[in-house]
Amino acid sequence: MDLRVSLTQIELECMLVDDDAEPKALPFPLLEKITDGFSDKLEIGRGGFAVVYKAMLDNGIIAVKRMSNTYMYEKEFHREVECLMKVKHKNLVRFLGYCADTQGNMGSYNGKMVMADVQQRLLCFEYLPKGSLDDYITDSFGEFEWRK
Ligand SMILES: Nc1ncnc2c1ncn2[C@@H]1O[C@H](COP(=O)(O)OP(=O)(O)OP(=O)(O)O)[C@@H](O)[C@H]1O
Repeated sequence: MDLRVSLTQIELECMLVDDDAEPKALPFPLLEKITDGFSDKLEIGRGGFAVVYKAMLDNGIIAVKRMSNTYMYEKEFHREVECLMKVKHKNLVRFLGYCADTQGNMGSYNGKMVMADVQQRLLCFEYLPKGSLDDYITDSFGEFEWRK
């Protein structure tokens, strides 16, 4: 079993072209780098609990989903990673890996210096370039005639 907890950009690029590669733990600084510091310019969408960014690799693009309110949804995040690690299907977006970093940051709180944990929780997927399915079934792409 591979016990390393992080991998490099080159290893991530190799994973992208190897369909058999298993999802991996990804280091936060790598995800920060390939999203240009989670740049607004690379934002591709937002869900209820996360912002999704395009991330540029030398051999392709991936989608990085950065969760907000990480403390509130810690259990859900664990469950989601656990499920995503188990599923693999041609009709499902490929899960590439996750990041669950916590770093202690010293700062002032009520006049005292305290150490606060800053959590980062992210999920990485293959990038789907054609937008949301929702757009195809609801707007100008043409409405379907639903059978009753
Ligand atoms: N792998 C991806 N490739 C390309 N775009 C993506 C990808 N994943 C998400 N997006 C874009 O980001 C938007 C938000 O994604 P997210 O998964 O957070 O949304 P959601 O499923 O609508 O939200 P929630 O998780 O709250 O139900 C999507 O509507 C889509 O436009």
